[in-house]
Amino acid sequence: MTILSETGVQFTATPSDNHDARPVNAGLFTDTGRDVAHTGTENVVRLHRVSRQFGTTQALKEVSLTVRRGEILGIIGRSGAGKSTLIRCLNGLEQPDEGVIEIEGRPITGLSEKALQAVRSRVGMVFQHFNLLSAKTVEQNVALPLKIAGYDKARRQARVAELLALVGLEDKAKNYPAALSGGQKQRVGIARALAANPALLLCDEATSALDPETTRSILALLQSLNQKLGITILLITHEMEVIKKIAHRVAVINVGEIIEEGPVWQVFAHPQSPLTRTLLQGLLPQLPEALAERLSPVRQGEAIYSVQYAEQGRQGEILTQMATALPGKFRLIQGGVDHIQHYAVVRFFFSVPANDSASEQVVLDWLQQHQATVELTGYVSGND
Ligand SMILES: Nc1ncnc2c1ncn2[C@@H]1O[C@H](COP(=O)(O)OP(=O)(O)OP(=O)(O)O)[C@@H](O)[C@H]1O
Repeated sequence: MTILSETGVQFTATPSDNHDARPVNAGLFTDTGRDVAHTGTENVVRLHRVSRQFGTTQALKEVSLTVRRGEILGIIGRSGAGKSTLIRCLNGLEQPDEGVIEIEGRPITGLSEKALQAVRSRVGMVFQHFNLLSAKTVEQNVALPLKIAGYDKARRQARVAELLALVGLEDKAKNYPAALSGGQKQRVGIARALAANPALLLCDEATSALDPETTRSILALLQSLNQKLGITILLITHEMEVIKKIAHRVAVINVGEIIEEGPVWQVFAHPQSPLTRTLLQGLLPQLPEALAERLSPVRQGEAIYSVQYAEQGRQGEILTQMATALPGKFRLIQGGVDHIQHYAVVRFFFSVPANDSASEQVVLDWLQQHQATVELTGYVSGND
């Protein structure tokens, strides 16, 4: 719903299912803002208009995506969005009906099983439930891909020792998976995925079975592997928190389609789609529930606005500046600053008396000059 305010400025109201919502300054920023280990422009993965249908269900619909060498791309979507189908297409377990998939520039569709095997060896998989062989020790699990790749025993042993040191499990080499914690099992899973020096680490809900603290340590490990080894990571998740912590870019998938894509800070600061806004809900300041329930589109009492703002390399001082520049002209309701990549991402709600259009205009002009995304959320009657 678009509302033309009495001040003559056009704002977009923000009911969560508003498909027309477009922030004022979306798309101003184009850099990723988080250091990418190897900033090459070469694509490790390229999907071009990939579609896959099961009966009447379109699991993937013309999905086009690239993952550049050295970056961490997060793909987020709800259950049933098509994430698993995408992974199965990427590791050759599923053939798309249409479209092209390339790993390191080589198309992987229509390959023989042997040729596919060679491509698969370039992709290391990290699974939600670790998928370790329970009858084999940690070192035997990690050595498995090396055996398949034809490493002799001495090279296998040296590489396994190197990998276990990399994931901090040197002392667990002789243990069986049953004797490990969830986080340790996932470290083994990561070491195994890295064993044959893949070009891509494909992480399928890699932290979804872990508690928050272990999740943080596994994400920190993935981030350090990306920075130290330059390994490219494609991360599939349903949690924005995971994306926020380590991804450089994010793509949002919904009912088989990529509906939004961009650097993580930008998607946090200027989410375009209602689904992205919903996925972000737990991570961004929201209007207090009691106030949100009383919102009306009818101009009355207090006008409530939401503001989104991002600035590179700053601490998010906009609120202090606004309070100094416009004393007494607005009332702050709720807000917060997040530091994502190299950006301060600020979101806050303020109100102005609806019968004071002049003051309202002054505040809106100031925000527009500062390139903030401002949306009229609605009105609440003044007697509450
Ligand atoms: N083999 C299949 N046969 C029929 N339908 C399928 C098949 N595989 C997937 N689907 C359907 O395709 C859609 C996408 O499924 P997919 O498993 O890729 O989603 P997802 O995002 O991985 O979900 P989740 O997070 O719950 O695992 C769903 O509607 C699903 O029911």
